[in-house]
This record gives sequence, structure tokens and C-alpha cells, in this order.
Amino acid sequence: MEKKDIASYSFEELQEEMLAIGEKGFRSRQIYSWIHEKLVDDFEEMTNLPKALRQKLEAAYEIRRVEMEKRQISKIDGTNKFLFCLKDGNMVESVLMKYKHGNSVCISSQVGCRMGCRFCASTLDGLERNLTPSEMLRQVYQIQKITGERVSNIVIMGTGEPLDNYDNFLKFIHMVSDEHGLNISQRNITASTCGIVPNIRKLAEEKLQITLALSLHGSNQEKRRSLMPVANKYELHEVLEACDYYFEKTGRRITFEYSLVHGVNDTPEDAKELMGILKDRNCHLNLIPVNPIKERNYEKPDKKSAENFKNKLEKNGINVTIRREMGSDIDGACGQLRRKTMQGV
Ligand SMILES: C[S@@+](CC[C@H](N)C(=O)[O-])C[C@H]1O[C@@H](n2cnc3c(N)ncnc32)[C@H](O)[C@@H]1O
Ligand code: SF4
Repeated sequence: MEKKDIASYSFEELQEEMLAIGEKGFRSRQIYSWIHEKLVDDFEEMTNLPKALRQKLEAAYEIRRVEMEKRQISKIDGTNKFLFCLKDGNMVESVLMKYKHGNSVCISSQVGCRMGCRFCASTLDGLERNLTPSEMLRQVYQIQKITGERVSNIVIMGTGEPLDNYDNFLKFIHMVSDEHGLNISQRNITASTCGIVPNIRKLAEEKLQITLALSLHGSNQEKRRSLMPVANKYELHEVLEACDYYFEKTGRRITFEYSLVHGVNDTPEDAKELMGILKDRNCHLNLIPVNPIKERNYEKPDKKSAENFKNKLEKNGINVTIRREMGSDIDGACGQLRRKTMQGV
């Protein structure tokens, strides 16, 4: 029989589970703390549990391993990129970025992605499977353990579409912000989505305090559709209405992400249309010069034209930044390190 993934149990679920197997309530608090505060991955290390209980846990449960396969450290800004190997041999990428305000970790939510965005390396081989809550959590735990750095911010912007793995993603948010675990403030968590409308609305109902980042990338429905197949299913106006709903329900300002692709979506006309979309919205715009992948011939605009694009929007009152490139000397676009390793390049 397959062992149960105990690190995916929420605090309440673990309490119920321990009572169901005849253990006292306080044991669940101890076990949860070992896994989610002290970050151990072996029952043997849980030294305040009786040996018999450790053996009982070992027989029926597992703390799923997420093992470091590769680590690259940027000489420019100290960014760390990790490739982690999962129990079934699949690999995922995570990144640690060091800022003045604290350490931010970018995690993956799926192995691969089925959304097919044209410029993205994560989707080139489609979706392999969803990550469990424990596999998402352990990316953060491992980075904290390996580097000895305390993680204060989390972005779910690695491989995968979090709202395509909705239940596990939601559980991850609850667990990583749980006071019995790492207790990371939801205000320090950002989840990025390509725009799965029903799940944006569902998430709004949860009234979490996380920031929602919406991958926009097109200044109108046609342009967006040409870059993101998901726009065939959900039109731009529906996506924007869902974002407005999220803001209305949570009071959290939306971040719009816009990958600048030279000659495709960075024209003065695009800036004008983008202004029309954003001017009456309480939001932030993040411009990301596209990170070229060899499978597509998209190019990033030069620095000057990216600045021009930004200035046009700024002059018209849009709150906009160009995202600082982190770790430019280590394997660039998200999903590339994983692909290269899987292909043995
Ligand atoms: C990899 S996605 C993961 C989160 C979610 N699936 C989404 O699309 O928002 C995170 C962000 O990276 C952007 N992105 C993907 N490939 C990129 C590339 N080659 N260059 C720049 N940004 C890219 C996406 O558009 C998205 O805004
Ligand atoms: S940008 Fe996001 S949704 Fe699109 S393919 Fe990449 S990971 Fe998937």
C-alpha cells in the first residue's frame, strides 16, 4: 500500500488523522511542528515522540523527498536557481532572489504546463502532473535549509499554472501562512495566473490577502490570443472583470504582467491600448522584457525602447515598473534548466 503524504495534511487534518489512529491530540501539534517549522524530513529526527510512534508513522506515512539535483548561483546578484528532483524522478525549478526587503522564493506549481503560451519554456512538453501541497511547500523548506536564509516572500511564478492545480495551490497558501508552520504573511505571497476566469472568481471568494498577478501580454483580445491560447477560452474583457472582482472582494491591488516582445506587443499603439485597459484600475503594471527561448524566435526590445514604452504609460498615470532581471548569468527563462537537464544537454 502506498504511504500517505503526511506533509500535505493541514494542521486540522493532521489532528483528525492522529486521533483516528489512536494518538493524543498534542502529538499532532508536535509532528506538524517537526515537519513545517523545524523542516525535518525523517520521522527518526522527531526526538520528542516515543519510538513506537515514530515506527508507526514510518510504516504508514512518508515525508515526500524533494532533493536538490542542481544549484546555480549568480555572480551578479546572488540569485540561486535550484533544480529539485521529486519522488517519481520528475524535476522542478525554484529560485531564491535576495532583495533589500528580504528573501523571495519563486516556486513551481506543476510539472510542466498545458497552457501553451508561445514564449514560455515551461509548456514545451505539455503538462506532466500537478504538484502536491507538500511538494510546493518543500521547495521553500529546502531552500531555507540549504541556504540558511530565512524566506520572507513567496511568488508562485515558476513552472505551471497554479489555478490549474487549484485545490493543492489553495492548500499550499493556507499551510505556508499557517501560524503552526512557516507563518509567512499572505501579504507577502503573490500568485501569477494566465487568466482562468472561474478560478480567479473562486479565489476571490476565499478572501485571502495574497496578491494576484495577471499575465496580460496583449493589449487587446486578438494580440493576447496570438500569444496565449487560454485567451480562446476566456476573453480579455472576462479576465479583466474577474480581476476587478478579485480587487472588490479582497481589497488587494492586481499586478498585471506584460512580457515585452519586440515588434509583437511593444508598439506605440500597444502602449495606447494598454493605457485604455489600465487607466481606471487600481493596479500595478510589471513590464518584463521577454527572455528568449531557442524554440521560438521572439526577441526582447532594447533597453531604450522598453524605457520609452514605460515612460508613455507612466506619463499617463499608470503605476509601472520594468522588472529587474535577476540572475541573468544563470540559466535564463523559467523552465529552461529543467528542460536542459531532462534532455541531458
Ligand atoms: C512561468 S509563469 C507561471 C505562472 C502562471 N502560469 C502565469 O502564466 O502567470 C510566470 C510569468 O512568467 C512569464 N514568462 C513565461 N515565459 C517567459 C519568458 N520567456 N520571458 C519572460 N516572461 C516569461 C509568464 O508570462 C508569467 O507572467
Ligand atoms: S506562462 Fe504560465 S500559463 Fe503560460 S505556459 Fe508558461 S507557465 Fe503555463
